[in-house]
Amino acid sequence: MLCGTEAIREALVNHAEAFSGRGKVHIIDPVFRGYGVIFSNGERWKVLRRFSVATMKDFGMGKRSVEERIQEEAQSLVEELQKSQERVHKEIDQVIGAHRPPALNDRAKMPYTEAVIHEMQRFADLIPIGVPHMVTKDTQFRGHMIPKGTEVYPILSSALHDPRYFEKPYTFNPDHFLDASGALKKNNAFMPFSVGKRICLGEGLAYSELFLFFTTILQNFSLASPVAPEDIDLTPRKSGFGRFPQTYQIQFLPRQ
Ligand code: HEM
Repeated sequence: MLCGTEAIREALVNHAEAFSGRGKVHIIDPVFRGYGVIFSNGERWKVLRRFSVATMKDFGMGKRSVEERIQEEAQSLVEELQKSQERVHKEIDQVIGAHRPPALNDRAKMPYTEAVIHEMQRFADLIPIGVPHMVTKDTQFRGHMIPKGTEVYPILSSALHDPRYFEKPYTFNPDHFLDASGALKKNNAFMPFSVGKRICLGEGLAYSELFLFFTTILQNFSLASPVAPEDIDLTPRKSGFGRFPQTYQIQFLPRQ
C-alpha cells in the first residue's frame, strides 16, 4: 500500500516506469483477461495507451468540437430539467434574455468555481484505494526491495485527506484550493485521477465535462435540498473499490 502524498508521488512519478504495471483486480480480471488499456501490461498496454491517446485526439479531445459537444449535452440536460418549468423559463428568457453557454476558457477567470469542482472531487474520493499497479522490475523503494510483479495500491484517499495539504481534510471547503488573494492554488496532494505514467487517460475530458455541466446547471438553477442541511447524511452508501454516495433528492430552482 502506498500511503500519503509523498509516497504515492515518489513511486508513480519518480519511479514512473517501474511502477507502471497494472495489478490484478480479481473480480474483473476474468472479464478483461489482460486486454483493454486499463488492465493490460507491457508492450500491449504501451501500444493501447498510444492508440487511445491518438484516437481521442483524432476525435477532437482538447479541441473546440469536443467543447461544443459537451456544451450541447449540458444544455440538453438543462432543457430536460427545465421542461416542467417552461412558463417560468419563457418569463426568464423574456426578462433576462438568452445567455451564452459557459466555455472552457472561462475557467481561468473563475477560480472559485474551479476550487469548488476540485473540492467536490477531493471530497467525493471516488476511487479511494486507487487502481492497483504492479512493479515491472525489482525496485528499490524507500529502503525496501520490491520484487518484480508485486502489486501496489496507491491509496489516493490518503493523499486527498492528507492533513499536511488540506487544513480540514474531512470538511467540504473550497478554500483548500484558493490562496489568500482568491486565486486557484495548485495542491500536490490533489490526485483524484492518480499521477504518473498510468494517470487517468480521460482526465482532461472528465474535468471539461465537470466544469461545463456544473457551470451550465448553476447558470440556470439554484440547487436546494428538501431536507435540512444538518439532516443530510454524507456517509457513502458503499465504500470499496469505488465510493458510492447515497441517493439524495435535489431541487432545481430556476434562477430569476
Ligand atoms: C471523474 C471521472 C474520472 C475519475 C475520477 C477517473 C479516475 C481514474 C483513476 C484513479 C485511474 C487509475 C490510474 C492509475 O492506474 O494510477 C484511471 C484510469 C483510467 N481512466 Fe479514468 N477517471 C475518470 C474518468 C475517465 C474518463 C471519462 C475516461 C475515458 C475517456 C477514463 C479513462 C481511463 C483509462 C483508459 C484509464 C487507464 C489508463 C491506463 O491504465 O493507462 N477515465 N481513471
